[in-house]
Amino acid sequence: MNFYKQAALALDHLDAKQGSVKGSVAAAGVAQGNESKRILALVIESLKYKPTILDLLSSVKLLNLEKKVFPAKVPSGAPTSQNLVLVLLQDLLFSKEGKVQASDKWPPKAAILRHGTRLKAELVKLQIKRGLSSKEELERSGGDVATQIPRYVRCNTNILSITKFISNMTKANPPWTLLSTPTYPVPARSFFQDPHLSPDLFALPASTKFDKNLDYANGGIILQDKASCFPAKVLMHDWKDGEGQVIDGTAAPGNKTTYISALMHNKGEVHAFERSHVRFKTLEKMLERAGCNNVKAQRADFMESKPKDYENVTRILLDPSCSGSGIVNRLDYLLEGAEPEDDDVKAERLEKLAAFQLVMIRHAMKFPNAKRIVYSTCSIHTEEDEEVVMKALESPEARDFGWKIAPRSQVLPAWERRGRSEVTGGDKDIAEAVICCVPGEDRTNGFFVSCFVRDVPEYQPTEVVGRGKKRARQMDVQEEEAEPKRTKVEDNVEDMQTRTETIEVDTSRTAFANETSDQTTSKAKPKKKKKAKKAGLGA
Ligand SMILES: C[S@@+](CC[C@H](N)C(=O)[O-])C[C@H]1O[C@@H](n2cnc3c(N)ncnc32)[C@H](O)[C@@H]1O
Repeated sequence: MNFYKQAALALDHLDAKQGSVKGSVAAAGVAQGNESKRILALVIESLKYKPTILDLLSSVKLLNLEKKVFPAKVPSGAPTSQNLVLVLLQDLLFSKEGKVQASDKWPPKAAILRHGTRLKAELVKLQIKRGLSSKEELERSGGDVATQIPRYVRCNTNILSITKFISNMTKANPPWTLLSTPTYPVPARSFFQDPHLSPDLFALPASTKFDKNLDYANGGIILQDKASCFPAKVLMHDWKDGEGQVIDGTAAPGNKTTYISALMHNKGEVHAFERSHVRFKTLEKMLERAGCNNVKAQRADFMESKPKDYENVTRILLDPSCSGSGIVNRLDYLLEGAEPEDDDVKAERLEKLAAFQLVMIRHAMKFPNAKRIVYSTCSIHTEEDEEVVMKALESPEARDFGWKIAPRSQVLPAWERRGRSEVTGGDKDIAEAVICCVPGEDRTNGFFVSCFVRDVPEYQPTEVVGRGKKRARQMDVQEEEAEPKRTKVEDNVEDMQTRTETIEVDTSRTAFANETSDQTTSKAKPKKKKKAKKAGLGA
């Protein structure tokens, strides 16, 4: 199928369902690789000029004039005529080449060209009417919320020291200025250490591009939203090398796993689980790129892991699939005007997600030597946030194994926005103990972080075998008694977002349903460290 038809199908998908721009390209069945990047670019450009093109179509009634080529009813599997016209006109009127890149014999191209002169004349009229000096100014402008969020850059200390990163920036040509105090919006060519996640997280102007940055290419820096750094930071609170091992139960694409790895100084062992086949590959790539020597990745379902096989694990991160309602996609403004999701559908979806999130936490609570579990979402819905935490605290696992909520003092106490006490049944301590982020307002995406803790005797590798086994046996009994029947929810839920910004075109909505269940294990093969060269950010 040609590339215009695929782009038009992605637009049809966006019109039919709410979803992300990138996700719709994947959902339209577009193969990965350069072709998908080209189609994504066309979809984005078409959305930018959609209002203008629709205005043009109200003057030049192309769909009526060329009914045979652009019928109102199209055969199944074909894109709608309106969206096909949209992508064709985008290329004809706004692309650098100024032409439709298809054979002249292709009927849709021929039909468009029959009206080319008139369309161009109407476009000039529209531009003059709006008092604009170029047709490019007809593009929709960016969303306010997204522009309030700085471009966050995490220095990946597995590869690049913080001192070296700063020096690469300040010696770049033209140089960047390191500010000593946070300033918003971040001034051009300036950067500073984030006040909550210093020393390794930096804030840069929102529009900063990284395609030509060598530290980025070498894995020395990772583009990661500030809020998405919180879970690893909270998990590794007071970590001492040699304490034990760590599990990341829901790891791909690997932003948090790579941060955990760095916070462990690339020592010890992190077990990273990822169930999706496609996303597991992304995870492997990211671990390799980030030079993680201490991560053992498994293509496996965390729910099928046996707690007694992980006696050395003391900390677990769970950042499971969620609605992604907190994500402020830099492309979201392009979807303004889309039909909102039906309330009942939304409630049902949230209920299913929350049920899945809860069983994941309850499973994590069974690990014999675990003493710290971080649960996070990039959702702003209480159903997936505080409500899940309350249910987890009331669960038999929490009661039997002594899990409670970690106090604020251990959960980034300096972060001001805490939980919603109306959801915690008025329990202010629980509300204070968790973190919320409001998209844009907090200069982050929307996010939620909670942490469960319990006292377990200090883990001793030599002694623990007996004690751990005993505890594991007790837990097996609990598992049979307490675990709710696992629904198929997780298998059907799409991962509603991808929080990696390191892969510019990603498969953010991987459907789990079609995956096979074979499991693979791989120890990340760290690539040889390349010398970081001067940062020449292209912003
Ligand atoms: C929100 S994403 C995780 C993002 C990741 N923590 C990061 O920061 O890059 C959730 C991931 O969990 C995976 N997942 C969901 N259920 C799982 C399960 N039961 N076992 C393993 N992985 C699972 C999904 O495929 C998805 O890749």
